[in-house]
Amino acid sequence: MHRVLISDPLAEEGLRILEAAEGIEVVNTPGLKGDELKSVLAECDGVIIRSGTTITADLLQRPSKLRVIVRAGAGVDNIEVPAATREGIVVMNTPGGNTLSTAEHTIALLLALSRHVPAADLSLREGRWDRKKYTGSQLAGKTLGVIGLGRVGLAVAKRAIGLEMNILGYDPFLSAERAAELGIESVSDPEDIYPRADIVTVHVPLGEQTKGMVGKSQMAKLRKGAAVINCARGGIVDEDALLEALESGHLSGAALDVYSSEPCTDSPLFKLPNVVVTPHLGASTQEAQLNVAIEAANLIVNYLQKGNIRFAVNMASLEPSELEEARRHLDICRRLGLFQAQLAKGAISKATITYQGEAAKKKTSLLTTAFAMGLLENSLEEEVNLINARVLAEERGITIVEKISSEHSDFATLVRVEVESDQGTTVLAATTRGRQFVRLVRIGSYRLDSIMDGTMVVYVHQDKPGLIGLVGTVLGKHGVNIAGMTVGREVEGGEATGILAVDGVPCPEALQEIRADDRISAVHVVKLPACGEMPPSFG
Ligand SMILES: NC(=O)C1=CN([C@@H]2O[C@H](COP(=O)(O)OP(=O)(O)OC[C@H]3O[C@@H](n4cnc5c(N)ncnc54)[C@H](O)[C@@H]3O)[C@@H](O)[C@H]2O)C=CC1
Ligand SMILES: O=C(O)C(=O)COP(=O)(O)O
Repeated sequence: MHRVLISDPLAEEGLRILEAAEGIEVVNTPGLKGDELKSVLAECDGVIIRSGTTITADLLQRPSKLRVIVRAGAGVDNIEVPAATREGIVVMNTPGGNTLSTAEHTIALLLALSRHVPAADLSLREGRWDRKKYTGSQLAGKTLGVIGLGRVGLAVAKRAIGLEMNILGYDPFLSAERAAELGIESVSDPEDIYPRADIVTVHVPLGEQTKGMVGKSQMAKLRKGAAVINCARGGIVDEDALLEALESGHLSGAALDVYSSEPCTDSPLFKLPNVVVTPHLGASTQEAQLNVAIEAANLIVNYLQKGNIRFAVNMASLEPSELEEARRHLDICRRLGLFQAQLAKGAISKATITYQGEAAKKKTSLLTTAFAMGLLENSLEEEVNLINARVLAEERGITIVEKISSEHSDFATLVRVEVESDQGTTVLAATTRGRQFVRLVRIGSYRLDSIMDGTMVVYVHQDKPGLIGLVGTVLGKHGVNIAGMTVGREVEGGEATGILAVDGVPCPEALQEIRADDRISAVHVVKLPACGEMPPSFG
């Protein structure tokens, strides 16, 4: 049974999906905080949050069963994503589901601000007929500066174009050509927006680079009488600088939906009549909540039931069809990692992984992570998976280098790994034939062909008659059945390497007996999962 905590209010439709899902138990207790949240979280496999829950590194500390965090919404700034990654916890969000509602809310604030709607409303309710005082400004013909032209930013721009505004935009990931097609004049430096805009609205995620990006110096560059809107995240617009610019009269107004600390019910900004505020309502529509709840529920169910990952923010995203395509190669790379971990001697410092042929056309960064996963998974206490394997390797001082080779090889697909340790270098290469079988085609300088499956005895011996028989006889004597055999050599009469697929794990005495023959220079037992056996995250 997988337990899923709902730690913020989630639409009924999402809860129903979770309750109907096989093997899922729902813990619907929004509002937990501190130690209580920590202890409940530790007993849950997954959690669905909105902006009301902050997931800190402390909450993720092991021991905990937590494997997946789903943000029913867009922003993940309330999650310490690097800490989740370190613990192998996948973080997913539901981008898109609340885009239109958030864009509409931005437009609502834009109109409310330009026509003083909240203040005029209050004044009339208080018995005043103040028509002159609330004279506003028309939006048509004005310039709206949009910082961040992703989903919400573009939806805002499109609606503002409908209001006959001129749009000046900045986003490092939107080309000037595409912007022009959409009727947006784009600038290559956000600083160019401020002197030209009547109103600036931000739609970027909160992060190191965007925190305070509309600060004192940007406000100073704004024209006198300009206004600022923040419907993205508190802290992107510096609240102290905003207060100063409003109090000095440099800015004519501001509209805020989000605050640097939430919930926020007391702020000097709330005392200013030219500031329009809402309590983080951007995504609070029935439609947006329905979308994000259904999506979040499906994401968590599919992950816990089938290992499917979509919209992950801490892993290369992979559609189910792409995952299906990549599975065989993920399997090759993980098996190479597992094999290397058992073969390499000494402390590993570097691994170079080279992709050739079909492998080079896959999502190689993910394949490299699968290799790192194999390399570490049997030697660490903690769970090693496709989320945290690279971070864990880095923490252990293992540099992983990825290369693509365009050289022609004898194989349609080939993955080669070279592992360097303080005691030498080990090279392996593998390919795949058919849907299930991963084949090792190289150890060091030896070419061979061995299925990477189950328990294998790998040995290096002088290329002389009788030695293969000797190993077989010793294993037979100790009750170990040989299921398959392959031998590779460089030159006749030199050294050769043999791999025996065996039905049981040879006892230490058997290995001792083989090692005792001085014509055999090395013997290793390598244990791999059975053919086709893959971790859930491989889909
Ligand atoms: N008030 C509310 O209830 C809601 C607020 N949001 C906030 O809005 C943000 C944006 O949401 P989406 O548009 O869905 O995300 P998105 O990922 O589609 O768009 C973000 C855009 O910001 C751009 N960007 C990143 N750094 C930038 C920088 N330094 N300068 C300029 N552009 C930069 C990115 O290239 C991207 O195009 C979310 O991260 C969230 O914090 C989202 C939904 C509801
Ligand atoms: O999706 C987002 O980023 C939001 O800010 C929406 O927040 P909420 O889920 O309404 O608490």
